[in-house]
Amino acid sequence: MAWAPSKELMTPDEESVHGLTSTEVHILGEKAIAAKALAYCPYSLFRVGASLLATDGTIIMGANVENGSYPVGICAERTAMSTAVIQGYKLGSFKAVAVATDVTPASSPCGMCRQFLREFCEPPTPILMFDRDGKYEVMTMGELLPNAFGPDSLPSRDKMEELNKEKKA
Ligand SMILES: O=c1ccn([C@H]2C[C@H](O)[C@@H](CO)O2)c(=O)[nH]1
Ligand SMILES: [Zn+2]
Repeated sequence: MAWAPSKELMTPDEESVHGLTSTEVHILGEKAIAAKALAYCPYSLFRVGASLLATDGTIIMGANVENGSYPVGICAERTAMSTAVIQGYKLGSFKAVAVATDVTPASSPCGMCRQFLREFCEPPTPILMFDRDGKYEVMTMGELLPNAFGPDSLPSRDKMEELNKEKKA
């Protein structure tokens, strides 16, 4: 079915969802849905599109890419985020993430993607999940991955050396 804006998408520009304007939500949805068409998923036939909104206004897209050796395939969220990272975007660069699938209710990012996204998205970052009709649900990164092992969870190398020395002593 063609994508149509849901009621939430038609709110005036000033209104916001998790700090996003309705225009940003609209663009994130359009791009995640468009990215579904780029999926390579001959095995599952489960198309997933992802879009990332960077703080500079750029949108980065991704789609799932499967493999004949099934576990080798990669999810849409990780192709999008990897593409963004090699363009120079980093932790703090992302205003929001969106994913789109052909199912209802909306599908949410798998566990591996939650961890992967958390490396570059702070806990308040909204993650929009679009269903087959273009309606969306939104949860934050922190809600999807509470008490995460994030990039700040690793002590510095110096600190680790010190801790290891103490332990051996
Ligand atoms: O968060 C998810 C979950 C699944 N998939 C892909 C992986 C595989 O190609 C297909 C079926 O699991 O959907 C994603 O892209 N993102
Ligand atoms: Zn995934």
